[in-house]
Amino acid sequence: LNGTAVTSPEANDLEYLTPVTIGNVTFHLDFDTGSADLWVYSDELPTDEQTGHAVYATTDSKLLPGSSWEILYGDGSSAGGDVFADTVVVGGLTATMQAVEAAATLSAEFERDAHSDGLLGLAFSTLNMVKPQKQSTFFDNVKSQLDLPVIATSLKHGAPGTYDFGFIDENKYTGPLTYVDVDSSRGYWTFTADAYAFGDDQISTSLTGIADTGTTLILLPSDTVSRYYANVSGAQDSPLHGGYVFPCDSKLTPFTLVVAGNHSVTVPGELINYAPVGSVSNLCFGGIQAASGLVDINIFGDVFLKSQYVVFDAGSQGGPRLGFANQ
Ligand SMILES: CCNC(=O)c1c(-c2ccccc2)csc1NC(=O)CNCCc1c[nH]c2ccccc12
Repeated sequence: LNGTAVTSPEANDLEYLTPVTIGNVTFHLDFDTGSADLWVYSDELPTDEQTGHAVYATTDSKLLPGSSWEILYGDGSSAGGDVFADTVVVGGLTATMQAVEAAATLSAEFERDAHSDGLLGLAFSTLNMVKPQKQSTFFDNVKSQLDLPVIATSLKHGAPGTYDFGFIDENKYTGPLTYVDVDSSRGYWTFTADAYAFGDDQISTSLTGIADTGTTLILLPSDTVSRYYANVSGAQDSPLHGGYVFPCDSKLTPFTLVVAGNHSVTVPGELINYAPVGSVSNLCFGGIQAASGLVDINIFGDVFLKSQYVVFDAGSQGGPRLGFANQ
């Protein structure tokens, strides 16, 4: 049995929300290949933080006794609470004993996020934050039902896309799928590009990062990012806006990763113009930004993934790997 779920972008493609039925309630969750916890807004949150969200009714649910969870994301946001076992359905696929992490506390970033009802982690289960015992992701729980142990993402700019579970849909991409090995030792979908380029400016340094549907932008080392925006006239690193901004009519250079020897994965310049910074100025915020000091990995987030049909292959032919094709 395979499945497909439709995912819809919030304003400015900030995140993509996908309907998930837990028990008999439908939640709109942010599918996140950069984390491994399925957590939802719950009745254990302060009432004002529940407003406007689908809420998990913990009083009617089967508690996992003695279990709790706490996640701190690199951007400083956090969430935590206790854990239940429930039936979770995504795109027609059912996990009967899925660990559902009920949020009892949420940081300000999540409280401000008026549309998401939580996250569904699709990284490796080694990254799960439940204690005393790590729990399996939805993907791990349904993997045995699937024809292939794969998730294939088709995220789009300003339009609905899909998460395919168990199969690769030839109708969703053009040209060949190029595969690159994944190092899952840190729990992420980590891969290494042999080189990269900003337009015709070839940089023959390798670049290691994670394919992360839960992060909006492309986050790279600050010297790399300043080199990219050196090509964009009028670009500046603005503390006021929290990163690089430029005139909205700028022509942005494409960002290319060279993977598997000689295959180019290119993000067109248009997708690197993330969004206007506000209604009055003609400044736009860049889709490539510097990762804050803490992070020691590069993050190929939605801005990168939007240009590709991406196959997250957990091991259909050996080790984990990522497949890229133009869409
Ligand atoms: C900006 C969000 N991304 C990260 O913090 C992150 C980092 C990371 C680490 C240090 C500094 C910056 C980023 C490494 S892997 C990684 N990826 C994830 O953690 C993926 N999950 C993000 C979930 C998430 C965090 N804040 C949100 C706000 C709205 C919707 C979703 C979220």
